[in-house]
Amino acid sequence: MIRLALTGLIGMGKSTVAAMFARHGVPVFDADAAVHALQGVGGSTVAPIEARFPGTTRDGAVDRARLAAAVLGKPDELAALEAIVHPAVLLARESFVAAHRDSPALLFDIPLLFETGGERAFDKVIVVSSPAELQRRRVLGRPGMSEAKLAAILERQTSDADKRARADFVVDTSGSLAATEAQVEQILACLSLAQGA
Ligand SMILES: CC(C)(COP(=O)(O)OP(=O)(O)OC[C@H]1O[C@@H](n2cnc3c(N)ncnc32)[C@H](O)[C@@H]1O)[C@@H](O)C(=O)NCCC(=O)NCCS
Ligand SMILES: Nc1ncnc2c1ncn2[C@@H]1O[C@H](COP(=O)(O)OP(=O)(O)OP(=O)(O)O)[C@@H](O)[C@H]1O
Repeated sequence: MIRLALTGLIGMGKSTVAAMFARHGVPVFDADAAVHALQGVGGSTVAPIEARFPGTTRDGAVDRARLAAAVLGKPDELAALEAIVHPAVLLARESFVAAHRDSPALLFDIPLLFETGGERAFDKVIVVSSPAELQRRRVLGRPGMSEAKLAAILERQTSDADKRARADFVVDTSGSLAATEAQVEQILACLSLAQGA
């Protein structure tokens, strides 16, 4: 089984590229989605988050806008949150691998791959990249996003240049979706996963 990691700064197009791999039959683990599930009703991180950040949960789930206000731009607080969340994500990832034991390839969409030293667990790293101005336009168009929030998130993410330098493959998302898809197909062909992955 080939383990592929997919990373890139916020808004570079990770989710879009991951969906393209999924359409080609590669099961995808989405770390952000796992974080959200673990912070939802019944999620294992809700109680420890309420204990460490009182008032950031309601009706049994994390209120992420409140939690974001409590941690973003505050490195020590964000580190405390990550210490609760990351081990739980790792457990979810292990369950995902166990459930897809027979798949020739798996893709893991992990925004903080390099920041957490996680790349060692993967055979190949794919970095999604586009010019900063395009990234800003895509991200600032989202509901609930602001210049300040974007800056606080980027503070915790290593630069695009650093990520690209450490990649096995770079997917440039500055063109059309078809152009992005062609790059995904090229990677699959290169890894001999073009059919029946
Ligand atoms: C800070 C929180 C409350 C903000 O929630 P919100 O719904 O507003 O944003 P969302 O989760 O959709 O993330 C928005 C963007 O920020 C990135 N991001 C999230 N957490 C972090 C972090 N600790 N450091 C850098 N970037 C982060 C995400 O990858 C995404 O690109 C939430 O993201 C969280 O609990 N983060 C801690 C867990 C974590 O480290 N996640 C990173 C992926 S494993
Ligand atoms: N050629 C392209 N390739 C990828 N995405 C594109 C392209 N052209 C436009 N887009 C758009 O750019 C946006 C990229 O957002 P996406 O959610 O995929 O990024 P992300 O890196 O997963 O973000 P986050 O870090 O917040 O999870 C999407 O709205 C997508 O439709």
